[in-house]
Amino acid sequence: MRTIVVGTRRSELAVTQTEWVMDRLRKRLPQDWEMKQERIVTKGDQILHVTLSKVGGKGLFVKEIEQALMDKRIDLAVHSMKDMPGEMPTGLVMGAVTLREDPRDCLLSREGLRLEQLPTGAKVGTSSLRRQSQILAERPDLVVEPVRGNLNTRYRKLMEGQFAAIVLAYAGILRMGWEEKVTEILEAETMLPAVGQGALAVQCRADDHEVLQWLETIHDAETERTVTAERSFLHAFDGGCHLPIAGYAVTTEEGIRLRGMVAHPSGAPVISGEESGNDPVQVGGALARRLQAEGAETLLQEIRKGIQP
Ligand SMILES: NCc1[nH]cc(CCC(=O)O)c1CC(=O)O
Repeated sequence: MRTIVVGTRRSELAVTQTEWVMDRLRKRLPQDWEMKQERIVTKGDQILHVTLSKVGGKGLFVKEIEQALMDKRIDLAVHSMKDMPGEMPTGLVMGAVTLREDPRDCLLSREGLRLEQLPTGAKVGTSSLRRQSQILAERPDLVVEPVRGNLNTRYRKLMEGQFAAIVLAYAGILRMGWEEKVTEILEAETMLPAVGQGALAVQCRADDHEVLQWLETIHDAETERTVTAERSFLHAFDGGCHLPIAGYAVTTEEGIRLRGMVAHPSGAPVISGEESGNDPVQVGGALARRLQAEGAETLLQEIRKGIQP
């Protein structure tokens, strides 16, 4: 007999993602085991009024859940891959990476206008420098303003009229069942996705062999390979997670093809490129070095100075 405690943040998206994983795991639940959910309020969830990049980035959401795993208050945690820091505390591992959901971003606009149709000066809400720089690269005449809070909060702010449009991950929209709220799906050519976007990481203790074996049943090796290439690219840049960096890899007959981008938040310059190969870590590292040689590191240093609190 074993009770598996699955920790989750309490936002609707976090709970939905956790339940999606639990449903899949339940099909392979060992005899005599049961699962229950434990909702955890993280610091990141409580800080709603400051831009995330100013309060220490995405690590905030993950840290307290990791502590609960290490303290054995919970046995499993489901995270958006995109929110996972590059390094994991000793004693914890990613036991599974789930099949990637649609990695693209999408636009929700109040008047049902597409990005190209928004009037000059229209306010677009996003706190992501990656989204900001790509919106402004496409439409330098728009105004980007930060919007914090979970998906429900952001959608409410859009409908209240604080913004003409907001940009969100389509994966989150699909998981919430919000497809009909979407005005436009933004193709990767105009809005290169965030590293890991659309994939989920299931975290557990490294020595919990029973759980590790069970998690293998929901692991998707191809998603892991492409996401590893993206993460190797991102983590070659110091403190990459809240910088305007994008990376998206797909599998082709020749192996992994990774596209990456580093851009100024104003929309220019944009430094981007592609790299292919079989070893995901090498592909990510090689693309990072190439963009660094083209000036990406200098650009990021300027941006880091600008976003220090
Ligand atoms: N930064 C918060 C966050 N983390 C993961 C998702 C969406 C789901 C995913 O990318 O897998 C979102 C919301 C968003 O960016 O719109």
